[in-house]
Amino acid sequence: MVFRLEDVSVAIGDKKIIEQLSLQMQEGQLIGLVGPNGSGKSTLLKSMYRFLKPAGGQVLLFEQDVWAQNEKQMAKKLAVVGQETPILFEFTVQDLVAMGRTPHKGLFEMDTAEDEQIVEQALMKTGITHLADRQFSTLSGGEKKRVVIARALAQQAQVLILDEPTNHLDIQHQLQLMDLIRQLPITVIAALHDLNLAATYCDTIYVLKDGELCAVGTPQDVLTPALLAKVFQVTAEISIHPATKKPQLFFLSEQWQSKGE
Ligand SMILES: Nc1ncnc2c1ncn2[C@@H]1O[C@H](COP(=O)(O)OP(=O)(O)OP(=O)(O)O)[C@@H](O)[C@H]1O
Repeated sequence: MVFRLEDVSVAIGDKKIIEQLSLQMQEGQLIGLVGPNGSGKSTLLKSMYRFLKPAGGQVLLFEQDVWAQNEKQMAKKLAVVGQETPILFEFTVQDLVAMGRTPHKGLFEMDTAEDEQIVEQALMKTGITHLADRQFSTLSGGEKKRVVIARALAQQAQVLILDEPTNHLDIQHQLQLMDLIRQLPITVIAALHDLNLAATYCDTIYVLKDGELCAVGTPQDVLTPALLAKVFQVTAEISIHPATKKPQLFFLSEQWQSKGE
C-alpha cells in the first residue's frame, strides 16, 4: 500500500476540515482526487505530504508514519507539486529543475553526469528545454507550472502528488501533461477539477465532499449521474468515448435541459 490513512482528522484553527477519514491507496496507479471547491482536497493532500499535521489519526506512507520521518527521507519517496507556483526566487529554469536532485545528494556534493542527464530528461519530458536559461520569474503561469513539474520529475520519487496540475495549462499542454503522468512508472495522486480528464486518465477516483470521502472506484463506477448530482449539483449525461473507451461527461445547466425536451 502506498498510502494508508487511519481516522485522519485535520483542523485549521478552530475549523474542522476533515474528520476521521480513512483510505488506502494502491501502488502503481494514477489516482484522481475530485470534489467541489472547498471539499478538502488540498487539505487532505497536505496532510499526506506532511505539510499539515493531523489533529488525530495516522498517515502512513509505505506503512511508515510520515511524521516519524525527516524531510529528506520523505523527499526521496514523495515529490509534491502544490497548487501555487512559487514566486520567490531569481533562478534559471535549469537551476530550479536541478534542485529536484537535492534529496539524493550530500551537503556540498556537486552534480554528477547522471544528475545532469536526469535534469535534461525532465526538461524534455515537460517540453521546456527551450526555456532552460530563462529566469523563472519571467515565465507565464503555464510555463512556471511545467518547470515545477519538471523539478518533481527530477526528484525521481516513488510517489508524486499533484494539486491541480492542469491549472494554467492550455488544452494541448493539459493533455500532454496527463499523457506524461499516465506513463510514469510510479504512483501519481492528483487533485483534478476536470472530471473528463479524471475519467480518461485515472485508474481510481476518490470523491470528497465536505471533508468526507463519499466514493472510491474506477471512473466508470464512480462518475455516475446520481453521484454527480449529489456531489456537484449538476445534471450530467455520460457516454463511453469510442477511442479511449472511458466515460465522457456532458454537463447541462437547467437552462439547456428545458431546451432539450
Ligand atoms: N488556512 C486556512 N484557514 C481557514 N480555513 C481554511 C484554510 N485553508 C483551507 N481552509 C478551508 O478548508 C476548506 C477546505 O479547503 P481546501 O483548500 O482543502 O479545499 P479544496 O477541495 O482543495 O478546494 P478548491 O477546489 O477550491 O481548491 C475550505 O472551506 C477552506 O476555506
